Amino acid sequence: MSSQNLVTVTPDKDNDEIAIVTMQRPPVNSLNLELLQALSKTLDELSTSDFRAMVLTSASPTVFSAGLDIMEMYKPDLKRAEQFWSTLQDVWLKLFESNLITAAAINGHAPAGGCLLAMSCEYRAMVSGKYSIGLNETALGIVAPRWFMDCMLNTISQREAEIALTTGKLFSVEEALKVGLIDETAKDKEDAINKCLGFIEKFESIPPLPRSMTKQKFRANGVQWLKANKQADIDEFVHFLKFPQVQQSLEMYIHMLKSKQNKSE
Ligand SMILES: CC/C=C\C/C=C\C/C=C\C/C=C/C(=O)SCCNC(=O)CCNC(=O)[C@H](O)C(C)(C)COP(=O)(O)OP(=O)(O)OC[C@H]1O[C@@H](n2cnc3c(N)ncnc32)[C@H](O)[C@@H]1OP(=O)(O)O
Repeated sequence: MSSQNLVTVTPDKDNDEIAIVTMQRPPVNSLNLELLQALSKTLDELSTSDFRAMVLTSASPTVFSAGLDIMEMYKPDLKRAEQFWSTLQDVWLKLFESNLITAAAINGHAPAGGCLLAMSCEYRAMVSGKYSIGLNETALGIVAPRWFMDCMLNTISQREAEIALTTGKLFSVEEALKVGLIDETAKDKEDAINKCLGFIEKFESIPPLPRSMTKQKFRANGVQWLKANKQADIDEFVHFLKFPQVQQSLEMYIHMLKSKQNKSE
């Protein structure tokens, strides 16, 4: 699949100022370089379009996004790893600071980088079911970067965030609702999108510029840190990937994912 098809943008059927942005990298929308590049390009295009709002969702029936593609971190080509991390930073900055009203219709699992994308939006409706969402990096033997943490702190309390991150917690849908990691539950993807549209409607009579400037001021802290430390953050990521213990943890995690599959056959 060409990178162009990894993300689709379609106007909402009832309101052509709202973009439905769909990630479609089977099987689980894991965020590899190409999907991140497609998201980055999409966010650029949306920022100069007539769309005033977007709903981020996924084409998978059970997974919003499985987070970063682990294969980008396991025994990586270091030049590509730099580009990968830099593109992830860009996607986060563009989504978190977007002038558009942003909402996530979370139609399935959203671990780690998947949770980051959802948290970067202003509103989250998640489909009920046996899905999970959270920053589970420590469970993989890796550390969520500071700006992942800042993003979570923009969403839930510091105490909940610290416990969740140190324990690598993946929240059930009910738990996520209780701590405020999601705003609403939904019965299916269509319902989740409708709930996001309901949130977007609240801004019908609010002028866009003061709205987006207010949002950006609320979000300035985490953003300023990353903008000031972009290269250092890339260097730290690449350095981290060189640790044998990190590679070993990733290898074990990949084996675990594969054996999980064998067990259910
Ligand atoms: C400056 C910073 C300095 C230092 C920090 C350094 C490092 C920190 C870096 C980054 C932070 C990391 C962020 C992340 O996002 S890491 C990824 C975390 N993701 C996960 O833990 C999710 C793993 N996946 C799952 O749990 C399940 O797949 C899921 C519940 C999403 C769906 O389950 P389902 O049963 O529907 O599918 P599976 O059979 O499990 O998977 C199908 C297929 O896809 C492969 N797969 C799954 N997830 C990933 C992934 N994240 N990356 C790559 N591949 C993935 C899985 O192995 C199966 O493959 P195959 O066997 O070939 O079919």
